[in-house]
Amino acid sequence: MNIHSTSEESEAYIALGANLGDREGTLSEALNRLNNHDEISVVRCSKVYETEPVGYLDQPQFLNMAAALRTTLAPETLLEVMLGIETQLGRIRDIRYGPRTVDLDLLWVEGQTLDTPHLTLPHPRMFERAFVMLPLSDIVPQNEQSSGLRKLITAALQDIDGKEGIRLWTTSVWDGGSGHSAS
Ligand SMILES: Nc1ncnc2c1ncn2[C@@H]1O[C@H](COP(=O)(O)OP(=O)(O)OP(=O)(O)O)[C@@H](O)[C@H]1O
Ligand SMILES: Nc1nc2c(c(=O)[nH]1)N=C(CO)CN2
Repeated sequence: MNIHSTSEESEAYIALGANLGDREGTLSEALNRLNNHDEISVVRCSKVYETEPVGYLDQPQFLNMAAALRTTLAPETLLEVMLGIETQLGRIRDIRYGPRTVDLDLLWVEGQTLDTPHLTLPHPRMFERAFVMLPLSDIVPQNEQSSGLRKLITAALQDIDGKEGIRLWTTSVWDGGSGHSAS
């Protein structure tokens, strides 16, 4: 059996951010590259928000969004694919929490908790970040009860700081990989 994939498909949620260069174009290209992978389908995308930088303040505003994937890849392999796409799209790692052409974080994988040197699931800082929770709330079904994720998002959004630094930018940056603009 291939250790990098499983026969079972699972749902995974990711966060995307960009604050350098053509932010919309880079987010869209990241989604194309994920969806073009044989073992990944992008099944839902959130709206796109422009957000004030958090953590390291002296940097441009971000565009942030979230996406739901279906994948047969193991979580560690999915993260490797995501980190590869960050590199292909020109991400340079220098300042922690600093500016980046694109950032892809693996937030949540159905039925998985992990704490290894390379991957922690759920993502350890997701519930304290309004720029993650608001987009994620767009795509986690309201009736999702099996994992408790919807309840965790609702609770986080009640307590979280920084919601005022978030504005709707556009409803969609991705055309589903068809190469045509969504109508
Ligand atoms: N759930 C996860 N999603 C993404 N990266 C993770 C996760 N858990 C651990 N990591 C590790 O974190 C490392 C650093 O990631 P990255 O440079 O994107 O951090 P950051 O975006 O600056 O900060 P943050 O992780 O707080 O968003 C990655 O190389 C990866 O191995
Ligand atoms: N608004 C916003 N701020 C950030 C972001 C981000 O995606 N959006 N990412 C960071 C590093 O993970 C640090 N700060």
